[in-house]
Amino acid sequence: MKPFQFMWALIMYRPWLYVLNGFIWLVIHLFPIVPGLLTRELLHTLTGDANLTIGVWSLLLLLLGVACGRITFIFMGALTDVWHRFMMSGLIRKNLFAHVLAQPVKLEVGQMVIQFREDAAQAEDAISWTLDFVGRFLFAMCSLVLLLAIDVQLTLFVFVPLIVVVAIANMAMKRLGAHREKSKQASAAVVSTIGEMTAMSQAIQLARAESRMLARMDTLNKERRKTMVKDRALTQALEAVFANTVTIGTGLILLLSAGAMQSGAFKIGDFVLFVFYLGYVTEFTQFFGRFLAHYRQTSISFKRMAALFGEKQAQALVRHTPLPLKQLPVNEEEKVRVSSFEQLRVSGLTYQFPGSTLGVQDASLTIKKGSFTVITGRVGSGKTTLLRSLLGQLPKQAGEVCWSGQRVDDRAAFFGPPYSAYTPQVPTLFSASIKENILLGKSEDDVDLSRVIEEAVLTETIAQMPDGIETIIGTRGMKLSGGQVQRVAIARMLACEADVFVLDDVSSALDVQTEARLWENLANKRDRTYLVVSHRKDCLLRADHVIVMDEGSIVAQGTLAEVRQSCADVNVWLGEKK
Ligand SMILES: Nc1ncnc2c1ncn2[C@@H]1O[C@H](COP(=O)(O)OP(=O)(O)OP(=O)(O)O)[C@@H](O)[C@H]1O
Repeated sequence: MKPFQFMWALIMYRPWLYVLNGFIWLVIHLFPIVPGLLTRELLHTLTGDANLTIGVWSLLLLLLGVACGRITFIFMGALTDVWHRFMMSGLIRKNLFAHVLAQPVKLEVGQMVIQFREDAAQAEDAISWTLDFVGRFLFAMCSLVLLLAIDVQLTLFVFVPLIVVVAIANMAMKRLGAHREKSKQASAAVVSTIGEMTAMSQAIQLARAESRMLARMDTLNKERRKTMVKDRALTQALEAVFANTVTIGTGLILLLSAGAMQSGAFKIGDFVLFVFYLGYVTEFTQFFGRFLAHYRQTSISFKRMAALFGEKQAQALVRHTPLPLKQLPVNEEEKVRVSSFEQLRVSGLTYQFPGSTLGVQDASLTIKKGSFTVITGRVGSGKTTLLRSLLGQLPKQAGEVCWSGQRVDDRAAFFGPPYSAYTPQVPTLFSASIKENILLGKSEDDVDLSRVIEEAVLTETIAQMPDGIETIIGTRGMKLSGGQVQRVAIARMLACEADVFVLDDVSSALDVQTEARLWENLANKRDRTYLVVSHRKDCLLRADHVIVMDEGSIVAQGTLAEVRQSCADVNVWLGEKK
């Protein structure tokens, strides 16, 4: 897609707002024509050359009225412009974010922040500037017609700077775009590295790699400085050229008009009108140069954002999706239940990672209400992929998922509370307190905190912490051990009301006693349904349905007694000889 196609799609998102905003700004930009003509008439009245006979005071009052009118329009224009701009960048940011959530993209955090913030703002500016461009262009044309009527020779001098500015801008624009891109990439590299260094500070300390990391930051910063200086220097040089071309043009016109006034062919009122309009017309030449340069930068921004979606899906960046600004769509907890949970059935589920034969093939299984199902298998056998594909975190190439007999079409939207709650293999915690991480925005009154803490075997751990449950756990839980992170994540999952609890290898960092207590606590709640990935003995012993995976396929399933007949590995995990 070309940049103007993206812009057109954005404009068509709220076409009436664009038209309203356009009308208001057109009036604002055309308004100065009136005070120019009134001032001319005022001076003509004072020198006795007046065309109108309404008098000085009436003209002054009219000038005041026009000024008040323009202020009112500018106020309305500011409101519609802010609203319209926010709609445009809001839609882009929302679509970007939805895409990232639906299909995790490999993008550095720094780059992501820049795309969400700067590229979307660039697109918003580009659309708003089209209105300024039209308004300023029409003003320039109207005033040029009026100026030509006064003095053709003088007026032509207005065009000279315009042509020079456009020519210079066109030549410099290509280089400016390349430098802007490089400086943005260098900034993203610095932001990403700061983020990673903060998140991995312990690892850096343990590897005694502080000085090497600082040296790396130094190199990145130097690169950033170099690219930034080039970018800024070129931008400033371009702006200096614009400003000076205009100033020289203005000087020439003033010199010429002074000569014409001396010869008596030019009245003082005409001179004032000429100078008054000239400021606006020359401002348009500057704006035109900036507008072209900005359009080039906007093309880069659109290209970069569209690359996230891939060439064929680029349209999704500007897809007209709802932007619920006043009310959040539907709260997870307020979802209307499809039906009461009886069973979760998966048939023929297949997903292969792009460009690889790895993944899950033709997986079929049934999770019955109140069951404790364990998916087990060797490392890399496809357990996590099966769970993620089932929950809609990965797409599927074949198969279907049915919830109590009803097919689930949008798995990503469906799976979550109140249907399922999930603890991933590598849980992510926020840089907040333990309590905030468990509640995740829920009210304390709605969650039985002491129960979930006890079930997740966290009671003693929290009691030993300096501020108990209010202890801040550092960037992404940095101050917690691996086992503590896993249990806080389990507590967070248990704080949700859900039909099925899904746990992916959550006990890998737990000691034997803690793990035994955890599975006992969970299995004791027999009214709940669990789908668990594990090859730990304590977990397998509690399973009433075991699914064994190997090389992406389910190779056996049944009770523990049944699968251990056909799978020697299960006996090994149970601590018995093959
Ligand atoms: N993003 C990916 N791209 C390509 N291959 C992948 C990707 N993620 C996982 N795989 C491969 O797919 C296979 C299944 O991975 P998966 O994580 O599902 O295994 P697992 O049984 O959960 O392993 P573990 O017990 O170590 O968690 C592995 O061979 C893995 O290397």
